[in-house]
Amino acid sequence: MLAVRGIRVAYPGPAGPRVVVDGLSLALAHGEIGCLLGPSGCGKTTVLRAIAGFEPLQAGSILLDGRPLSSAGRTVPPELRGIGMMFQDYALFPHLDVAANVGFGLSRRPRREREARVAEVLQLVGLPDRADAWPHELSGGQQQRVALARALAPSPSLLLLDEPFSNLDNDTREHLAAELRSILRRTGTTALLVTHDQAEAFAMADAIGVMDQGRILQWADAPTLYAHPRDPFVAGFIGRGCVLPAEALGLDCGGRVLLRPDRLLPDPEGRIRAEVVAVSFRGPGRVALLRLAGGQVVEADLPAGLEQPPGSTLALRLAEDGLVRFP
Ligand SMILES: Nc1ncnc2c1ncn2[C@@H]1O[C@H](COP(=O)(O)OP(=O)(O)OP(=O)(O)O)[C@@H](O)[C@H]1O
Repeated sequence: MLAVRGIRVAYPGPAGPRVVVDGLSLALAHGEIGCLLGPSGCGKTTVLRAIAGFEPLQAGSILLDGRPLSSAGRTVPPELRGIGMMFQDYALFPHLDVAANVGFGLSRRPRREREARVAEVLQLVGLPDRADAWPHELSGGQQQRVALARALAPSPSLLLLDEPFSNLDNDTREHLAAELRSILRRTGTTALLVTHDQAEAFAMADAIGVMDQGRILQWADAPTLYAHPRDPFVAGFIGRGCVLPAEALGLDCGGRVLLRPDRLLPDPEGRIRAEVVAVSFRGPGRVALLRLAGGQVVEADLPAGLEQPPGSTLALRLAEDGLVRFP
């Protein structure tokens, strides 16, 4: 449905154009929810802006339902793309009430039809009784829902969401992410989300592209990214854990391995020795910060009942099944 093929986007800079997205490809099927996840500045927003039609392409192409939208030298204007957007600064119009905000993109429809659609999407986002409220009377989370209703009202064939929950506290955020997923599912909306927050990506997306420096390093579902990261950057970015030289864990296979905190098991017979640096409670369990013989500091989950004060030495063994190795 959405096909992004080998796109390159550059911004003008003092020393000439600076390429910030290069050779990036992705595809979304109808009703699929995709996510671009990556550190600040890796180019996520630029990809969304290119899909929305705000940034021209230097190379590659963007197609929606087979219709070419962008290629080098050709950019269909944003308003003719049929794409909905909900960006970080989702600002509602302060001088319009909720109904008028939500109906903003429907001005060409007959009044009756517009009112019915506004009522329908407000119902969908859980605010059926707030049509007459003013934006300043709503909480941050409610304003976010109104912004979502506004983006969904024209039934866009694709919805782009850029850090849609960045202004909200953690609880509201997680709650809304799960709710947004269910709304998108119910309406069969295809969506592409951008975030640097892994929990948000996991809660929302069918497929996640982990980005670094303008490229997608891996495009897969969350369990695959966690269990089979293809690249040390993806391994370090997804889930807890770190990438270490294999020899630091007493392995003679060479290269590096991904160590998750649940892979190091306290065992009196174990051959790995580590100094306990600190132990912290991470409800429901506890996590120990350990210094290995080679000086690397790693995390390990501690089983209930094991008392291991800082400064003590712990014997451990490595659970090698499913261990991810890198050259
Ligand atoms: N209009 C612009 N002009 C010049 N450089 C820009 C412009 N917009 C973004 N950049 C640069 O392009 C790179 C990618 O920016 P982009 O906003 O796409 O990254 P991001 O991954 O979305 O980051 P964040 O999570 O911080 O929003 C950054 O180095 C940024 O400074």
